[in-house]
Amino acid sequence: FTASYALHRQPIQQIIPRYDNKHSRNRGIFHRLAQKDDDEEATNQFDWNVIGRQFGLFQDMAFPYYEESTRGRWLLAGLLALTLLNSGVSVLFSYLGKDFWNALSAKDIPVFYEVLQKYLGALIVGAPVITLYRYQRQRLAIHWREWMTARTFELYTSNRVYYNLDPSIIDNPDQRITEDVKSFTSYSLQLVITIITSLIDLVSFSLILWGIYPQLFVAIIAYATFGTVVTTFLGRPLVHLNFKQLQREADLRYSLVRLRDNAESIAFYGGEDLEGQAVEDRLERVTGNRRALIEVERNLEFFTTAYRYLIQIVPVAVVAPKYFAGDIGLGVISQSVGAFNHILSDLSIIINQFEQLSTFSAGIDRLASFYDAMRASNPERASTNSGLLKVGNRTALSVMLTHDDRNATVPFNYGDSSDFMSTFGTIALKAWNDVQYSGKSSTPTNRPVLQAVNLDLCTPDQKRMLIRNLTFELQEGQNLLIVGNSGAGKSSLLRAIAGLWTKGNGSIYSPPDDSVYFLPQRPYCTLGSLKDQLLYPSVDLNATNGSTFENKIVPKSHLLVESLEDTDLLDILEQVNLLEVARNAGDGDPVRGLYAVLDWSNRLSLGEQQRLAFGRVLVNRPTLVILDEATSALDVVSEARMYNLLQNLARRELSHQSGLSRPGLTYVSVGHRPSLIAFHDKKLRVGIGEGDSCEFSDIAKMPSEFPSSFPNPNL
Ligand SMILES: Nc1ncnc2c1ncn2[C@@H]1O[C@H](COP(=O)(O)OP(=O)(O)OP(=O)(O)O)[C@@H](O)[C@H]1O
Repeated sequence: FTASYALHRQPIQQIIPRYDNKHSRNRGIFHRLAQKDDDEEATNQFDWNVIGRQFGLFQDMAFPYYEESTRGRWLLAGLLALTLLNSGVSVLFSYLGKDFWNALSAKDIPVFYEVLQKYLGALIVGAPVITLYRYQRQRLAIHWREWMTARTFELYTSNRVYYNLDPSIIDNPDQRITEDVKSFTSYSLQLVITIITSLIDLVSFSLILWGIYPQLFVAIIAYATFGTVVTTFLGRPLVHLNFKQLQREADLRYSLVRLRDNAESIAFYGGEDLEGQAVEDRLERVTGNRRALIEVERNLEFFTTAYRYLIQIVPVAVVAPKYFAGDIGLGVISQSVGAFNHILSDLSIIINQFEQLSTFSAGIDRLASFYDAMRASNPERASTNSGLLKVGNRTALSVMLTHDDRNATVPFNYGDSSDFMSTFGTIALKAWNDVQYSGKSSTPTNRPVLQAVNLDLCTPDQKRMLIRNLTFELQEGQNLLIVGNSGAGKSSLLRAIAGLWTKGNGSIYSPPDDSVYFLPQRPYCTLGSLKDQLLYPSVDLNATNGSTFENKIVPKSHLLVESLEDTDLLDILEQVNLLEVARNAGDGDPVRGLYAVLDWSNRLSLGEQQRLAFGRVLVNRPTLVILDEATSALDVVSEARMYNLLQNLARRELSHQSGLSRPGLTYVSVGHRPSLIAFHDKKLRVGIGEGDSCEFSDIAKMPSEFPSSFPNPNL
């Protein structure tokens, strides 16, 4: 096992420059292990420090499960017990075999039948032990995989790590979460058990062999050492090749997934040939690497095959003189061959498992670099070295909430613990606390909702400053339109408000996370029913049927403010002019249509998806709605109708309020269309002058521009 790690030196050395940049302040073991698809040849230094670090890496990934999961510990204890029993059964059969062959060669009929009976008796006990041992190993592997995949996914989604991960550093995270975790758990177990069994076997069978003939014991040590050294030398390139194989297989799969996800766009462009070419290229890279792999495997097998065949002869050849001299019987020869085989396979873990070990090692690299990158992308974890261990308590944010909990402000600040960015600071994103939010005024109209203070914003790669020194305040009921040339940084400002982009300086104050709702230009359609689309990302825990979240932990920010009946949802669909869609999906019955599970992202037109997104606002009732060209696919009448819905929602909320128990609705839009001006009071123009200045101003309106009935949906 350790020796296999020694074979890692080449990819490790290759990747150091890649992670050794100013953004990566977390330079533990992991940073040396980011993968790189590189064709350079392996170097030949043997570095014990690397082996030590690699072992630490394995521990970091393997131990948290056994530390945190009681069931895992029990399963492991059961497995260890069965492993011991299993080894005992092997030793028992070795002695029975010896007696059997001795009785046969001596033609001792009574002893022969006696041994036969004992053999059958041992089989009745031994066979279930062997079977249960294998079963237990699988059970533990499954449970471990389940735990580790869930934990990895939790790390991947917490604090939007999935959004911040740099795809040029971490390729194919999906494969790492599924395949690499699966291989890690199942093979780790196999390896640990193999090592334990080997140690037990080694001791017990060495004693047997030493008792038979000490020279045989010496011969076996020499033979195994020779085999290990040659195999390690011949198989050295396998680690790197296996590493590349995993990566290239994942790349190939991903190119096909992209084809499926973008089927319509590609079909319109007629881009099949180009896509096919890309798939072929990736396939060629897969098969090319596979060819190199099988060549190394072939060379290795030239040796290992001969090595294995010789095992049949070597012990017999060493003991034969004693047999010919009549000092030992045939049974002893058979037992010594058995013991020799056992010991040799114990000493030859590297030879026997070389291919799997090299795949395993490559998988460890991929997983380790993944965890490292996830930690670096997560402000809460960037300064910790906790591997897979739990950080924070997820259940504290789960569904066991009181009404007060739902209304409480959740302050969060992306900037405090994250200092991996050095050239620019980090924008402080702050949720209003109760005093800030309601202290400025008792009247609803000048309570602050969104505020930027001395905000500088630059792109994540820090190559371009988009907005400089922006200060503005938006009060409740004031609606802001952000305008500017294409590429000026309008959407980027929204990303900063959402906390997706944090590079820059200054502060942004906004309502708590669960009170802000974003409408992107291309709404996301989740997998599920039309109702799921409408509720997304909220969950109606009071819904009695159709809830895909039953018995699941749900963050409190995803709870519906108030439960909605199917009729309420249909009413909302009608308001956004999508009732017909529900009716069609339900073959005339709109309620049935609500529960129809279809490929909604391909079924609905972009305009319908945008209207659906407005329906989501009506369902989720946020305080602040942020729209990024959210009506770009709508005709002006539909656009007016959608904005009218928002304004009516705000008015309804405000008119409800006595003492502001619930805030009204404020919205911020990004868009190029002049028709949007009519629905906003304030304007922020970005990208003026040098390109990073901004101007915040009122939109002058004629009173007649916004009568309460405007715009007339029947226009
Ligand atoms: N991940 C990224 N890393 C670096 N630069 C980026 C990234 N994403 C976008 N940019 C750049 O940031 C700039 C601002 O992009 P943004 O999407 O905010 O423009 P916009 O004003 O919304 O444009 P449009 O009106 O065309 O949508 C663009 O020059 C874009 O190329």
